[in-house]
This record gives sequence, structure tokens and C-alpha cells, in this order.
Amino acid sequence: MMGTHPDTKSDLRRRLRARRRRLRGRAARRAAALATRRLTALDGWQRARHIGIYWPADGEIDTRPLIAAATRAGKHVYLPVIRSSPGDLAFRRHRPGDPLQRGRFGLPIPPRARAPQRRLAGLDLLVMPLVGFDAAGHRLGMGGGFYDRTLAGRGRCRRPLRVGLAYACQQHPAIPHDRWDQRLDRVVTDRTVHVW
Ligand SMILES: Nc1nc2c(c(=O)[nH]1)N(C=O)[C@@H](CNc1ccc(C(=O)N[C@@H](CCC(=O)O)C(=O)O)cc1)CN2
Ligand SMILES: Nc1ncnc2c1ncn2[C@@H]1O[C@H](COP(=O)(O)OP(=O)(O)OP(=O)(O)O)[C@@H](O)[C@H]1O
Repeated sequence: MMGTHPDTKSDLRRRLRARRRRLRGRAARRAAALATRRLTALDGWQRARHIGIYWPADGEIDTRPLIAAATRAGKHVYLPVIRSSPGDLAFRRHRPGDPLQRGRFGLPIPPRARAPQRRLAGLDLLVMPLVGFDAAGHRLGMGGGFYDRTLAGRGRCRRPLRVGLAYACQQHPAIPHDRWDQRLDRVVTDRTVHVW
């Protein structure tokens, strides 16, 4: 609940989003290139054929080089699309150069008519944006609960591998977490790869 903890989620979200946005230009490109190299070196990346990746917004690490690399390697890339009911995400195929349209929150999404769609279980790897993360693998997102709802109820199902992509400066000592928060398998940053 708001105000009952020194670091409420909404307070942290504001601070960490501001920190993320502050990294720009050459520093952002350099960090993104380092993180991209680490991510594409993962076994889970190299084995994956169907990959969910976000389209960058609000200072998130630029994923366009990742999308290009996946496509060159013959992998299929899907972008998240919000399903207002039940409030989770579906994933629509995207290739570099394909047109995008504005979806909820003004985020670019592939138009429904031309893009094959997959559910979470049809992906081998899910690359998620983070507002923040901690050393225990807790993830702080934008606050819509969309990734949490999408990942909920899968129990011990290993598919897809859940990878957060973030700048190292998004790490926080302890991200407050709730019952419904879904843990990550990996966080890849410009500095390192965290494994759980
Ligand atoms: N690039 C990217 N795509 C993504 C996500 C994300 O975090 N990053 N999502 C991860 O969940 C989903 C969208 N989630 C979102 C959740 C909340 C807000 C939000 O509160 N936005 C505004 C205020 C609301 C508005 O504009 O109406 C804000 O920036 O404060 C935006 C997106 C799906 N696609
Ligand atoms: N499995 C679920 N079923 C129903 N509601 C859920 C579920 N998971 C999360 N929610 C709801 O989503 C809301 C936002 O959760 P939270 O603040 O943890 O978002 P977040 O993890 O930062 O966002 P996101 O997952 O979109 O990146 C909460 O109000 C929570 O009740």
C-alpha cells in the first residue's frame, strides 16, 4: 500500500524511470550494444526460434539491433500487444521494416491483419523491459501488471525463458514485491548477466 513502505513501488518506479531516461546518446548506445552482445551470446538466445521482444519506449534499451540480429539468424520475433480482457499480452510477429501502428499507451504494435500471433507458451524466449530489478530476480515494470498476468499460472513450465533487459543502473537493493510478481530467469545488463 502507498506510504507504508519506505520504497513504495510507485515511488521507485518514478525514480528508476527518471534514471533510465537520463541515459541517452552515446552512453545509451554503448550500453545497449554491450547488453545486446551479452544477450545474443546466451544459450537460451541461440537455441530460441520464437522470441518475444518489446519495442523500445520511455528510455528503455533499444531493441532494434536485437530484432535485426534475430531476423538475420532466421528467428521469428514477436512484439507484445495488450489484450484488454483479460489484461495480459499476446505476441504478434514483426520483421524489420514492417509497418507498426499505435496501440494502448501509444506504443507501436504490429497491425492485426498481417501478423501471425502467438500466446506466451508458443515462445521459446521472452525479453522483457524493466524499470528496476534486484539481486533476487524481482522485477519492477511499468505498473500495468501485464507481464505478471501473462506469466501467471504457468507453474514449473520452463518455456519461455524469462529474460529482463536493462541498464545496470536499473538495479536497486530491494525491489518491493507482491504475491503476484513473477520472477525472472536472467537479467542482462551492459555490465553482466544475472542468473537464477
Ligand atoms: N516497450 C514496452 N512495451 C510494453 C511494455 C513496456 O513496459 N515497455 N509493457 C509492460 O507492461 C506493456 C505496456 N505497459 C504499460 C503500462 C503502463 C503504462 C503507463 O502507465 N503509461 C503512462 C501513463 C498512462 C497513459 O499514458 O495513459 C506513463 O508513462 O505514465 C504504459 C505501458 C506492453 N508493452
Ligand atoms: N496474475 C494476476 N492476476 C490479476 N491481477 C494481477 C496479476 N498480476 C498482477 N496483477 C495486478 O497488476 C497490477 C500491477 O502490478 P505491479 O505493480 O506489480 O506491476 P508491474 O509488475 O510493475 O507491471 P508489468 O508487469 O506490467 O511490467 C496490480 O494491481 C496487480 O493486482
